[in-house]
Amino acid sequence: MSRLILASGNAGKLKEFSELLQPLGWQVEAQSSYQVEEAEETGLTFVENALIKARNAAQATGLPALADDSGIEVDALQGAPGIYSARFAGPGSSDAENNTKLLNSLKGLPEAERSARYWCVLAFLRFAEDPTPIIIQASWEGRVLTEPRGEGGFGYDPLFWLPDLGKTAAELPKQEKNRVSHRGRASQLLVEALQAHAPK
Ligand SMILES: O=P(O)(O)OP(=O)(O)OP(=O)(O)OC[C@H]1O[C@@H](n2cnc3c(O)ncnc32)[C@H](O)[C@@H]1O
Ligand SMILES: [Mg+2]
Repeated sequence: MSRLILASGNAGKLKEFSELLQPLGWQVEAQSSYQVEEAEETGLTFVENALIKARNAAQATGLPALADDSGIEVDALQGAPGIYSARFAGPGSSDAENNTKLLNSLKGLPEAERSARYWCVLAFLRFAEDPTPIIIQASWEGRVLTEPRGEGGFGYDPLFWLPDLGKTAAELPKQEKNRVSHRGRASQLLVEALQAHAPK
């Protein structure tokens, strides 16, 4: 069975990927199982950071690696926190601290001006020096709510309102989030790309 290293230390992502990558029929393992040290995310784009993380894991393990660099882009904040979503409230900040900072940054802003989207960029490398990585980018439109709702998901999900569904991402059953989310869509496209590239 093909092995794939998931170059992420985010428990929420790892849980989602364990379902999303099932169609591959590969053995998917977190980089922590191989004592891979987390890479520094020094890029200025999601793509660069995803490549840095995937390359770091492929280098350390000698195995194919997949990284996800993702975040929330808020129009009223000119796209912030964007690639800095995980460290919005400072290095090592918790989801709760980041959510509080986001709410404070948008205090008093009317609903019409609270548009936002999640981005997910996936980078798949067959080996560390792979010159033709598979790169996928997908987004998910929503609004930033004025107070948290729901217990599911992770990160900004309790504030991420889906007008068409009448729920936050944290109120969606996990299968439904996986079907429609930025990560869900990106993973579907990745599976298709890997199946198309598979040796016949
Ligand atoms: O880099 P890795 O180790 O994968 O873990 P991370 O949490 O640092 O991940 P990122 O650098 O990609 O930062 C993404 C942040 O964007 C947020 N985010 C991404 N996808 C999300 C989702 O589906 N739901 C809620 N928040 C999400 C969340 O706060 C993440 O910490
Ligand atoms: Mg990170």
